[in-house]
Amino acid sequence: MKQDKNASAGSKMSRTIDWDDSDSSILMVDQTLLPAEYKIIKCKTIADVCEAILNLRIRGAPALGVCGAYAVALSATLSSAGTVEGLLKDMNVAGETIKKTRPTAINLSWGVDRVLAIAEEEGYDPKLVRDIALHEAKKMADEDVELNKKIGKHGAKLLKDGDVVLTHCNAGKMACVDWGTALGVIRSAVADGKKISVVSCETRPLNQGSRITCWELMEDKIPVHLITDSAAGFFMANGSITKVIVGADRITQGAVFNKIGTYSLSVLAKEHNIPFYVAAPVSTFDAAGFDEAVPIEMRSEDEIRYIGKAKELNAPLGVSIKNPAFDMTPMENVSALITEKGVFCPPILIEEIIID
Ligand SMILES: CSC[C@@H](O)[C@@H](O)C(=O)COP(=O)(O)O
Repeated sequence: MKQDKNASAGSKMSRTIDWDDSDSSILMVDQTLLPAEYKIIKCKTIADVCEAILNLRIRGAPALGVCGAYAVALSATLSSAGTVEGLLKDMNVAGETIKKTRPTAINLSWGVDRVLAIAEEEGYDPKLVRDIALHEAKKMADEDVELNKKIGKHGAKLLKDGDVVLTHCNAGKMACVDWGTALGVIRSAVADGKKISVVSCETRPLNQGSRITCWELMEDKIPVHLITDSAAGFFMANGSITKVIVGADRITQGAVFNKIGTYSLSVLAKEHNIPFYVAAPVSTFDAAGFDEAVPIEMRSEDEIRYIGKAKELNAPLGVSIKNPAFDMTPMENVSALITEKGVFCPPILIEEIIID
């Protein structure tokens, strides 16, 4: 993985992830370095992409979807196969490798499968397969921005002037190609002229809330207060929070799967009669998924054992640690799902949202 040679110090990409036509590589913001450093890195191989996903340089369900799509296009450009069959085989192998990196966010396999499907359907010669794959991946990146704007527009109607919105993890532009899902709703409400302030949970153990959400909101001059994850109940109980909006990594008929801690927030919101909204594109929906079968990514113990880049000890070395990255919020705790197709209040048949 290399730093983008074209990126001068301080320059920013308009998108979190992009394709570089000059050398057929994937550019992305290295989110592990935020907020201390804004650095653009370049993935030139499938191993580079896997490393970036596994280490959360790129993260967030919609961004992972587009990353999966670009990775399949990258595998097509890297393959030396001279036949359609050989090329598709190489692309499928790369796709399977990419899908295994992060199992919970369904967008990752959705992005891989969508590019593979159109390349298999329409590519009758190797050049065409390569062109179609890249064209589809670029189209998905463009679509992601448009969808987020629509999610924002629908969701903004749920927010009123003066709302204080609690959010968890990062469901902003860094979790997408641009704009964001949960933060996209807030951005759209602010663009409509409403005064909104945000309470961001730190989101242990990797602190996507404090590092990325607070950074994004401060860049946009949207008022934000950072709290520890365990302070959420305190602020809900004293009336400081008027709404909760989070993103999602997978939505089944019965539940929303999102960053660990989301379930606890939904229970607290219910207890305090605070609306609990989930903002996500339809590509995050998994109509066939059974809640018990959804894989919950268990991440390294070291993410909890140590703190920061300096790896300061946070617990006794030998302690046993459990580190699930996601949890399951039952649909009855969700006040509304905000999608590009509109706002849906459970109970709803999610299949109807998908096919509508
Ligand atoms: C719009 S992103 C929604 C979710 O993907 C986000 O809230 C989240 O849980 C991301 O987890 P992460 O582990 O940082 O990829």
